[in-house]
Amino acid sequence: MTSRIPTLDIRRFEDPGDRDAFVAELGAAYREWGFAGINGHGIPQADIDAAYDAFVAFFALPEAVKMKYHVPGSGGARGYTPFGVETAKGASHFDLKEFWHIGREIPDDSKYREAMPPNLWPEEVPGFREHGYGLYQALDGLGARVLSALALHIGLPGDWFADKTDFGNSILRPIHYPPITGTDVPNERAGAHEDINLITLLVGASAAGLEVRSRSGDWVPFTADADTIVVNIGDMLQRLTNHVYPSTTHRVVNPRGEEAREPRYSTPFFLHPNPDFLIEVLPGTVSADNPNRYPEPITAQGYLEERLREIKLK
Ligand SMILES: O=C(O)CCC(=O)C(=O)O
Ligand SMILES: [Fe+2]
Repeated sequence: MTSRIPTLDIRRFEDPGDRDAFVAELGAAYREWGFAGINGHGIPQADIDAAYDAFVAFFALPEAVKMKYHVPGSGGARGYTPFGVETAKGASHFDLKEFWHIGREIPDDSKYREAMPPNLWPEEVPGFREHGYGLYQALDGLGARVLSALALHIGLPGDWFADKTDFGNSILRPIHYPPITGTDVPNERAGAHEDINLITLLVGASAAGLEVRSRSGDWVPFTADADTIVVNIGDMLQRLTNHVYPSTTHRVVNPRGEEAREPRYSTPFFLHPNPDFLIEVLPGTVSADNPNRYPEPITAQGYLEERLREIKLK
């Protein structure tokens, strides 16, 4: 297998002559790394930049203003979560970040309303809602294409995920890692962790720092090109596929020297299934070599709540 995390052009998936080869290469990349870069995705750079401008403007607001959008006791599901809260599972120091959560817009009478509360929007930042939700929808669409390829690779119909993610409890999370001013801080920008959801699409990590743990246990830096979206497998898809698709451990390390005084911005989109989707190991992923690791199914919502408590968001 390759010693580098592959980047693939997703336009190949829509090319009838190249589709099978694309699915095979993408599937192999995910089996090995749980990560891949995706380019040729068609999301205009201007739209990504407009969203980032709004996110940067929000994080630059005074803390007292940002705290108007913090909802204590809500698990940070919507709005602002300040610096010093989220702590990677099993870590003794909190992560060095603040972030905002945008969720799916659904009608108030939806059966999913309890699991998916209305969004908050910062009135101080014009364009935050328009560009932020535009990016949410664009990444939701791109994620559906990646899931379709991942389904085909393991023998499912290409549309298998469509009716299981159409009301997915997905979250767009603009993150700000402020400059690190002290020396010898024991905290990391983001401690080693796995993502909870099906897949994560990470757009425009503006500076180096993301590292991915290889099968042999090495930390491999993965800083994608500007036109590339990093897409990784989360724990829900790992569980559903009985670890055929691994949810790979990753972290964001603190830069050394003067670079630590620079802030870092990044925006993951955590693509979740519908809250009532039952995560039950796919029979096609169970074999004599790989017996069912999760005989007990669990709903996506039940699983999410369990995991949010572990990272101190609930
Ligand atoms: O900031 C990044 O590049 C990655 C963030 C991340 O892994 C996460 O928020 O789950
Ligand atoms: Fe992550």
